Amino acid sequence: NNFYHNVFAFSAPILLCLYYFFPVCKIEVPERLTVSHEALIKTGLADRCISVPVREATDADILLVHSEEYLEAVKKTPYMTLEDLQEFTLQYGDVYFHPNIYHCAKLAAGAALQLVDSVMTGKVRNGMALVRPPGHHSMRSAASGFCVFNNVAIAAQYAKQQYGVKRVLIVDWDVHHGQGVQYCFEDDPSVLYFSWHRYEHQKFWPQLKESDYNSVGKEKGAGFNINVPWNKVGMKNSDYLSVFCHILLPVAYEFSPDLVLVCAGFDSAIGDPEGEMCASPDIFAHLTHLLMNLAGGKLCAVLEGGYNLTSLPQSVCQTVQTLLGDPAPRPANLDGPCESALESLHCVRSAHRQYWSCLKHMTFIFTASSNNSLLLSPAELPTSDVTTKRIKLAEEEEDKLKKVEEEKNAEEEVWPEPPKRVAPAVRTALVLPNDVACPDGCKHVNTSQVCLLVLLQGCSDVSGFAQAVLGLLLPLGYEYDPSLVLLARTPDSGLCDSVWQQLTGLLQGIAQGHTLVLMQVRRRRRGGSISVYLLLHFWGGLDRWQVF
Ligand SMILES: NCCCNCCCCCC(=O)CS
Ligand SMILES: [Zn+2]
Repeated sequence: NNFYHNVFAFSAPILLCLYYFFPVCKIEVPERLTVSHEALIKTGLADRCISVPVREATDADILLVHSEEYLEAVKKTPYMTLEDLQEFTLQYGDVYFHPNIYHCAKLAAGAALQLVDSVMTGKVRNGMALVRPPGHHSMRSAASGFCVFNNVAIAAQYAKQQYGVKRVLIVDWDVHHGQGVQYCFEDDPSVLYFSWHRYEHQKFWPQLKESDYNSVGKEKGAGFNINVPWNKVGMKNSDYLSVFCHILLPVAYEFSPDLVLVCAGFDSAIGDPEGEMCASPDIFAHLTHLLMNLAGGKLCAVLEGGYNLTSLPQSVCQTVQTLLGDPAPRPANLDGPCESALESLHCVRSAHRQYWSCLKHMTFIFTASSNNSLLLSPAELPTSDVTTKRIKLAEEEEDKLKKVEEEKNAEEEVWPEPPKRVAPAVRTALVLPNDVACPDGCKHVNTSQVCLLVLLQGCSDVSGFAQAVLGLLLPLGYEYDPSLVLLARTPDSGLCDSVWQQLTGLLQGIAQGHTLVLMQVRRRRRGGSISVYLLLHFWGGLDRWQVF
């Protein structure tokens, strides 16, 4: 005991001065991964996943995005003295170098590549890589914002190179702008980068003009970079869902990616010290679900930020449980997007309408009174001077409300535990006419789940689908929040099989997945119909179907 006393007494002053000279990051801490992993184990979700071994990214992997000189410089950090390390760190913004971070950064990037391999080879349908350090801020020759190598950007280039992937969608729901990803692909039409981020008219870190909605990409990449700036804190579930329904999903369907990568940062959840947003952890179940219908379900989520050690594990579990196919919980208190979110939404749509046909036709007005619905009323888009005037108004209002905001945030944020999401062992019932052969792998049981919703007619092409389903049916369905969904299809509905398949997939995000499909099927030689088999296949295989 005496020995330890002396050791501590002697070493304390040294440690203190080290901390003084070499700051330690207070929020990007190891506990982020341990609490997330523990939550996955405690909830039983880890047991339902396979764990993929990590590997170090090779030089060749890293050089897909970063320059030789940057890689060579980072390679030297394990051998640097503390002074050299501090010197090295000072040349970058908001990043912390440690003798072991080069190894960790290679593991983080390597983990993302292992996940891409597992998904692209069909070993798994989708997955999530829980990694540190994050990646989306790091640039070709610079570290930034806790990031050393750009894990997701490397994953996108790797998927194109190794698997001939033609189109990659990167969705960055982290609360910070992944400028590193934007710079990497801004002239590349094969990678569509979508990011929303706290911006506050360029007042929030990293305070870049190019994080605003009018950075749409360059040259051949024009239109393939979508920035949604949040000019206020406190964004909620409705704001996130509105942007998905009215911007991301229509464009994503038109882009039709072969692979979806998610910069899955959870600092956009409630309680996070960086984001100061108010979206509840269960919203990530809906965001994940809505993306899972793209690219044949091939989705790789890679952890970026997320610093509240309560909402981070909850958000990770909501995401993983949805990746496993469990129905999303009923979304909490959808009361329509706020004025500031609507403003951003309209600015983004007007900046991109020239690039995407799904945005051309849908015109919306920025309603003077705060819109209290996920739906947007159609009319002319605001011209830029209207937007500027409104931004000024917003700023004046904001300065007035700033104090209120600070008082509110001063109190510790609290939110309810995400609701339990129980999925019955056998998930889907299939009602078949007596003389139709029951597809093999089904079994006759007589329990039932029934549902209610009217299906729109005739949206067979993408823009029709985008308008009718993504811009109307989905937001309406979320807002209406039915406990039952009924999908009816008659042979003359004009819905092609792939649209029908997407429709049934998307609408499972509503009513906790309680869905009944009524199909008047055309006869085929072998009985049954292509649509039925398609549906069976799409809905996670035959083994979960109950046949009446
Ligand atoms: N220099 C004034 C304070 C700046 N804070 C920067 C925080 C960087 C956060 C990066 C991150 O969360 C990755 S997802
Ligand atoms: Zn972040």
